[in-house]
Amino acid sequence: MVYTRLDGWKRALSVCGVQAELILGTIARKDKESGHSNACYLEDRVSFSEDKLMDTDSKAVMMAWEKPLMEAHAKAVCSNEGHVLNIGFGMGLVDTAIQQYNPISHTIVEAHPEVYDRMLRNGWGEKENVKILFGRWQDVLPQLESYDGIFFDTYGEYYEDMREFHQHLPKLLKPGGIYSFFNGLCGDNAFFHVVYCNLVSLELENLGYTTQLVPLPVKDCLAKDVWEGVRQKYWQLDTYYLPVCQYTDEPV
Ligand SMILES: C[S@@+](CC[C@H](N)C(=O)[O-])C[C@H]1O[C@@H](n2cnc3c(N)ncnc32)[C@H](O)[C@@H]1O
Repeated sequence: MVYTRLDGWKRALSVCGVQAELILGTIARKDKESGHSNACYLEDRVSFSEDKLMDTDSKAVMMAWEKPLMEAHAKAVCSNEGHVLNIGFGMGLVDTAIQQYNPISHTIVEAHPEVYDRMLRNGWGEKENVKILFGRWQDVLPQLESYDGIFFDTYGEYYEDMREFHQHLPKLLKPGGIYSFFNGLCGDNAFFHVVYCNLVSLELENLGYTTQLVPLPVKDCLAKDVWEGVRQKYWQLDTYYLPVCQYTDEPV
């Protein structure tokens, strides 16, 4: 087998990624000993405006500039039609886009009481094909079924939590189903973002899933004043890599 310089880089990145993950994982596990990752966020107030949803720390839970990304995620997870699951309602951008595809069933899991109240006030509880499960995904797992498309986008959780969610994919995702997640991992640092993209792909590969990272330019989504009043610019890169994950029978 001939190894190219790119292979070398990929291997080096994977090693860095695993090391970083081990450190971050240890920190996350330590934090978790005193309760779940985002307990404070879920107990605090949130505030809604037209272009963002904020926590009490002035950090953005969700922002309207992500709308084109959410539309692309919806398109990916609805490509098989059928039954769709979304974890994390936020501003409802991805769910609004999912509804355009008229899925047979559309299950939404949301854990924040104010976000949940707002969903109900906006009529999400009355949509025929929508089922809302109020609670943390970790707590409503026994009520979940299996789906043709799944999207995962929570707030205030760690990589460790998403990784835990991935362990449930074999039960939650139907054969041939599509899984995607908000790929904001280290979205403020180009190097570590690549590390995380590689790491998550490798971990999904270990579970039998292929991950295609579809590049989407996002520079034009980010107007100059978009971060005004927001404490943390959680995304600072020009390209978003939209993950499209599928189970494969082939050895990967
Ligand atoms: C980034 S927002 C989701 C944005 C959404 N994709 C959209 O298109 O507007 C994250 C959402 O996940 C919810 N959330 C956080 N932790 C959760 C958990 N463990 N289970 C379910 N929902 C959670 C938050 O309350 C928040 O509404």
